[in-house]
Amino acid sequence: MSGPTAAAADGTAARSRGGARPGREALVVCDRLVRIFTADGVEVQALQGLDLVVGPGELTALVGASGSGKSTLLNILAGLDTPSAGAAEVAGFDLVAMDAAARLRYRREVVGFVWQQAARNLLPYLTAAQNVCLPMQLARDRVPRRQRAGRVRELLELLGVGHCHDRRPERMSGGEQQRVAIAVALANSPALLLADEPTGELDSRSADEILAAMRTVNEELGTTVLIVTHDASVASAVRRTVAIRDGRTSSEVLRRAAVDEHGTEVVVAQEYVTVDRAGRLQLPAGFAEKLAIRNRARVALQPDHITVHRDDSHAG
Ligand SMILES: Nc1ncnc2c1ncn2[C@@H]1O[C@H](COP(=O)(O)OP(=O)(O)OP(=O)(O)O)[C@@H](O)[C@H]1O
Repeated sequence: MSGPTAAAADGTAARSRGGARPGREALVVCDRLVRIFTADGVEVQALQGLDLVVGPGELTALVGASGSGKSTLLNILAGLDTPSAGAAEVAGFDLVAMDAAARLRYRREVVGFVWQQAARNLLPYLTAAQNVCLPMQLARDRVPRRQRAGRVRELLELLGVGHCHDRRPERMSGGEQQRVAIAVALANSPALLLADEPTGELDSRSADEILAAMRTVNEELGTTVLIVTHDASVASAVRRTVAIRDGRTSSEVLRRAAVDEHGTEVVVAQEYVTVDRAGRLQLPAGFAEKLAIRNRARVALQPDHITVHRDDSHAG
């Protein structure tokens, strides 16, 4: 396939993979994604059958230990790398099968990327405005020429860096550089914004500003945002946090606002585990450790839930 299919455009491809919730088609569908690297004759399975579905308009954090496969996943979703096996689809683009022309279009128009190193996101000899305009020039017909200057201004204002319009990166703080980088990533109105540790090099105040900027983008432009982070404050401030363990999605936390018995607004967090097509699930590491569950667990089906107990078959 060289671009979005008709089936994917009306959501049937995503639906047939069992991903999207009714009335809300998936934007990102990863199905049993595998990525194997070979270095010096040694194979590393960075992704080992990863499943992930993200709906349009979601703001999601991806967390996990170092080496768990987060950057590998992001590089595949960015169209910079291809999986060894499995399926990955974003906005109807088949990331496994797309040809070079579709890949270029995908990277220019469908996905935006913000890296951890501020310096990697911006060209040092261009001003903020020129940096933001560059992707529009490269995509040619995406934003008409006469609308570009206005769009540059709007994006810089939206991200709170309108004052950096004529400045080169060397005259901006790290936080300002990252907010300009988000504007660059948004230049061609991508459906999906990916950020790999965007707050990794920043102090906590600048990190909060970046998170606020991501939220603004998500709420005001409706862009779907996926952030890889080690920063617990970022992970706990978004509605959905997905944990990756050993190259698979293992568990996730969903947060929603609720009103408690005193009428106070509170955030309720609920933990979920991923269940793959074969019915496999990983217990959250903390749960299994706390109850010393290893190798085998005793399960029982209840009318509306399943219980999981430590294996006590040796006792007595
Ligand atoms: N190009 C590569 N060649 C060989 N091995 C690789 C390559 N890229 C990643 N890996 C390996 O794949 C595994 C997953 O790496 P990845 O960078 O995706 O992890 P991560 O979760 O992003 O880690 P971190 O949080 O440290 O950035 C690691 O074992 C890593 O060493």
